Amino acid sequence: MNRDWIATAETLSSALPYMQRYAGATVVIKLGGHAMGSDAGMASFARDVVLMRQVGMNPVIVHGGGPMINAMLERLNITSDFINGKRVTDAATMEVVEMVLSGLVNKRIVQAIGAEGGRAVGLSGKDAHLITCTQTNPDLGFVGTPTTVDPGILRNLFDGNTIPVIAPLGAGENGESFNINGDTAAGAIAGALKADRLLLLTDVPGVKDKSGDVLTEISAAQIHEMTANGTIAGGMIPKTETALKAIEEGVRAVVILDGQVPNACLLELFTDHGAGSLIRT
Ligand SMILES: Nc1ncnc2c1ncn2[C@@H]1O[C@H](COP(=O)(O)OP(=O)(O)O)[C@@H](O)[C@H]1O
Ligand SMILES: CC(=O)N[C@@H](CCC(=O)OP(=O)(O)O)C(=O)O
Repeated sequence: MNRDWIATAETLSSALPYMQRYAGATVVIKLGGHAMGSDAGMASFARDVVLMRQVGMNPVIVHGGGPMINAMLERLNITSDFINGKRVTDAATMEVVEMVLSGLVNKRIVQAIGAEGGRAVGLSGKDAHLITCTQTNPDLGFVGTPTTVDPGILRNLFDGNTIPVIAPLGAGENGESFNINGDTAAGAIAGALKADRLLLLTDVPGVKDKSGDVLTEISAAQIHEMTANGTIAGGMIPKTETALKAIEEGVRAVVILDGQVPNACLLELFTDHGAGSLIRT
């Protein structure tokens, strides 16, 4: 018997307990702009998500796209600043953010899932009252903090065997559009769904300590301490803030992991090797 065939059969068989554990589970996956590299990487991500759906899970994708927004702003000669990992968003910037996130980035993911044989629908937090926001802080302009999340549309999509792909935008009470940090939007959606898992896919293997070692599990107290002393900085701040809030809202566990690793989601869910940094109650 060919050794490769035996290894393949063993691999499939070893996934059975995990498939049973996660049958019917809701898993919210935040795909960060930095984790959305090559077309091959995107295809591998899409394949994992289609497999999750195929084995009876309810995957929900919430994406970022910061680097793609930066590239478009540069082409348009619009400068952009960040405060604690959040983009200062004036009216002109907001137009570009919406165009890039709901247009280019969202449809690239929808198409990749379609190409792997899955059914995906792209939407933003502005659709079907999914995310309502208030302004986070006047210094940030049109940056929103989710106040209400209505996940009804997501449940309809699950029932229709469809994978939601969500751009992190929200509607204001007065019809304004808000730019939401992708991690914040993913956390709010995971909280409203009481998701079994929230996976935050980024470009580093997890949360690193002062000496650069990845912490496989990290407590709320450690997060507070590492943020206060600057070890957690920049784009990692919204991720760890999101993780803590999501846990408070009833998400069972949050993992911050490297989305550039092939099959990152499958490795995390279907093996013992669980990757990245785990945050749980
Ligand atoms: N303690 C830390 N551990 C790991 N990464 C950190 C830490 N503090 C800051 N970072 C930075 O956070 C970045 C991830 O955030 P971000 O660039 O916003 O990613 P994404 O686009 O995937 O959401 C990492 O590339 C790293 O530069
Ligand atoms: C308010 C805010 O900062 N919004 C983000 C939305 C995109 C995002 O979060 O992208 P990543 O996940 O790739 O970083 C932005 O404008 O860049």
